[in-house]
Amino acid sequence: MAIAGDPIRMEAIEGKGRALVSARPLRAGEVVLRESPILLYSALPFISAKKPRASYCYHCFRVINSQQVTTACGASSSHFFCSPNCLSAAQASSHPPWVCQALDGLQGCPSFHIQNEELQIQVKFLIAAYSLAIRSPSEFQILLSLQGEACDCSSRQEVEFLHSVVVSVCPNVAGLVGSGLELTASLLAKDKLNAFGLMEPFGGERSVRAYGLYPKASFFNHDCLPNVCRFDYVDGGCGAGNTDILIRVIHDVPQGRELCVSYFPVNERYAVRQKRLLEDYGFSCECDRCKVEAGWSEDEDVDGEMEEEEVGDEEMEDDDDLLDDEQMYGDEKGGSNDFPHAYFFVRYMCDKEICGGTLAPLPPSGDGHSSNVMECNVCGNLKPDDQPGSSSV
Ligand SMILES: C[S@@+](CC[C@H](N)C(=O)[O-])C[C@H]1O[C@@H](n2cnc3c(N)ncnc32)[C@H](O)[C@@H]1O
Repeated sequence: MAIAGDPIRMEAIEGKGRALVSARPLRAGEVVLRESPILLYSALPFISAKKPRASYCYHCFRVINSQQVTTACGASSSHFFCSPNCLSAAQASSHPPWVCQALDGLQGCPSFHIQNEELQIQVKFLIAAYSLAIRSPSEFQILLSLQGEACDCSSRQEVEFLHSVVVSVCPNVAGLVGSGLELTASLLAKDKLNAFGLMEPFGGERSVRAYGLYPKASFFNHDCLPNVCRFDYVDGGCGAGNTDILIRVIHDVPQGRELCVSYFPVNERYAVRQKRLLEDYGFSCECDRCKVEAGWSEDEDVDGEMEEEEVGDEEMEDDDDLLDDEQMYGDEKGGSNDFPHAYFFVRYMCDKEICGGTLAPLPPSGDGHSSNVMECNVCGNLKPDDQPGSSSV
């Protein structure tokens, strides 16, 4: 039987801020949220040292194949669209003439390209955010209501640089009420804490095609053993909705339980997870898994120091940062003490090499029957569930 009623509600949880909680028992595979972004921007830098990936439509972010006829927004513009519909939708929303000119201006500005790729992408975010402020003040207010304050930005120097770049290529931003360094810093913090990466189809490496800000999905807190995970299907279907994010339940969840995603691949080591959560999200994780793994000596270097490697969704992980088989699945002596961690890895982690994705069952059928097919949220691999019917942790 299909289950009626809103599956999630928001609550405040001490030490975590706003959180999303199951409003009723949830079934494995259920989609608890499907949401369109209020803001979307390309994850491709203007100039990159890496081999260029595929070309994308500047509006819907679908791949443009080499035989496809494309439409540009101007004779000399470097922004291509997969159809006249996408071009006109973009010009009426995220890509008005001043945004096009600003991006083209940056494309041809050599002094800007010497800065790192991350800064180039942050400029794209800021232009998209200020464009939202001009086009839709109400949605801009929603963006401002998300977690993240100016003080959450790690480098004041970078904020000053990014602000000066944006103001120089977007003269109308300087005239916006309330705009200034503080607003730019606050926007960057909101992006850092809340943006979801829309993933490239998996081709041996995890990489992000575009970033999106999704207001409700932004309320999911982190847990190192998540009970929900995100899916996106950017190249799927036709028409609008391909940049929606879907949040699916990994295993059955009782009513009143906090619903958490993992902010990065679940097979990161304890020390790397803690470092990343503190540096990028400003908190120390005290989830059940971290409490267990805090006692593991393998997570420290020989000299007891935390590992240095910074990891990102778009980068391959260093092998040393990832858990090895024994750590994930347990050894003969102590593995069972770490339940349900080992169980989670066996059942819900994609076994494709390097993928690091999480598996969730396909949505239950219309008559409420759970699916016995698991889907990976990174590589899209489908595999039969080895233990259909036993879907709780
Ligand atoms: C995407 S937001 C999640 C929603 C946020 N709690 C809010 O009130 O809007 C990310 C922020 O939530 C908080 N957060 C997420 N997971 C947490 C956790 N497990 N423990 C403590 N704080 C957490 C951190 O402040 C983090 O920077």
